[in-house]
Amino acid sequence: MKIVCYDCGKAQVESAFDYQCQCGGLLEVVHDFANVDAEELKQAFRQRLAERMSPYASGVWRYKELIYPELPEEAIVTKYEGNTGLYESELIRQSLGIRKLWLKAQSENPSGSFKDNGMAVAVSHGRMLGYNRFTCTSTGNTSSSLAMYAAWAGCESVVLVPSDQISLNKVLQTLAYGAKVVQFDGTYDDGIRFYKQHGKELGLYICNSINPLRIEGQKSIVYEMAQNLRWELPDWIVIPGGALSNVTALGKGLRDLLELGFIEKLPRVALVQAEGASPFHKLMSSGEQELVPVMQPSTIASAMNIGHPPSWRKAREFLKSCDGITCSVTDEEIMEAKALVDRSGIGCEPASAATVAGLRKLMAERKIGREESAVCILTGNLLKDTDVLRKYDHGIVSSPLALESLKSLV
Ligand SMILES: Cc1ncc(COP(=O)(O)O)c(C=O)c1O
Ligand SMILES: N[C@@H](CCOP(=O)(O)O)C(=O)O
Repeated sequence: MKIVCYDCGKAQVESAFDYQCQCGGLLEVVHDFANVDAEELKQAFRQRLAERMSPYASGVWRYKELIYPELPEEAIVTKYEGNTGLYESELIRQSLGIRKLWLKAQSENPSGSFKDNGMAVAVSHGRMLGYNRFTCTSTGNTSSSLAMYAAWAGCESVVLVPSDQISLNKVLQTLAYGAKVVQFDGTYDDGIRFYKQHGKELGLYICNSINPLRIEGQKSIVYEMAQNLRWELPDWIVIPGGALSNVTALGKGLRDLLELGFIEKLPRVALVQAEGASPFHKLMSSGEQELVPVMQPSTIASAMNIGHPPSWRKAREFLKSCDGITCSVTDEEIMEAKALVDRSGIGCEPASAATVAGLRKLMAERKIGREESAVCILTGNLLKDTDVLRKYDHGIVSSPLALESLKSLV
């Protein structure tokens, strides 16, 4: 495994691990797969599906050779993350009118979001480098995932969270795992800017997606999806976009699969942002060269309250290579889609529902055809944001516990 600058290509010294190159560019892990026997690996991945108590039972570490081959087995930090459901909901499929649809429920991860795939790897890497104090800035899911893994590894965590527009459930979850939570006036973007400048001085290992090992771990989501589908991916993968870590990791994982011959072509990717926090969609639809940050991002999908996504260059390059598209959806469209996903029995938090809302919109615009197939990635659990659930008109009925009263109700 080598770590190189995504912008200037300069190789980094691993022992002097940092989160950006001297030139200011983001870093990227590069593997040499030249000596990998793809067929042998495929067989190993199949056999590991049956494992129970070994680290390879994890839906991340099952693919260790493609993620972090050098890590000694005893240094693996895992909560058997991944192994999440890939569901076919007839209710949602029919409502959208698409031929074939799956929903990949990363919401079923141990801390309830897709972050666990990357965090298991970042925390393992930090431990290897000798760190026992971990940090991030977060809209709540990264922090709760980090707090969980740090606690599990017997380490400490300190996290920065904006004081506004984030879900209380996520902050409480983070606290419950024992993290020190520091609230600040500002956005996730301010937190990232701060850590890029001062992170090293604090002596903490940073677990945001500016850390290239996070991206390596998150690649496993698409490996697992492809393996579940016997290495035949659908026409489209639909994904929500905030900091753009997920689409970056998806792109890296798909390119690995293509290079190794596990898949024959890249599926197309549709990235969906919330209208109030959509600088990347604006960039892609304007054809401009530079992203214009949104200073006050605002959406009900609080996980995506991000105005200056760190990984936008990586995301743009990948979307261009797979003929990808972007769109934005309103908060109303997100909530409507969320109600559908919740009623299907899968459930998700608002940011995840943006995928279903986006797919509906892209089909209406005929950018995705009814005869095509798609996977929507559901990134976070329904219980991650109970404040938004209060907005539903639940129609709870009060009744005396009496037979006649209940007969008239049921
Ligand atoms: C539940 C959820 N969905 C989607 C996103 C957006 O993903 P990304 O930041 O990787 O673009 C986030 C946070 O980033 C999230 O927590
Ligand atoms: N939704 C995220 C924000 C992006 O964080 P990062 O992990 O990609 O840096 C969160 O949960 O904090």
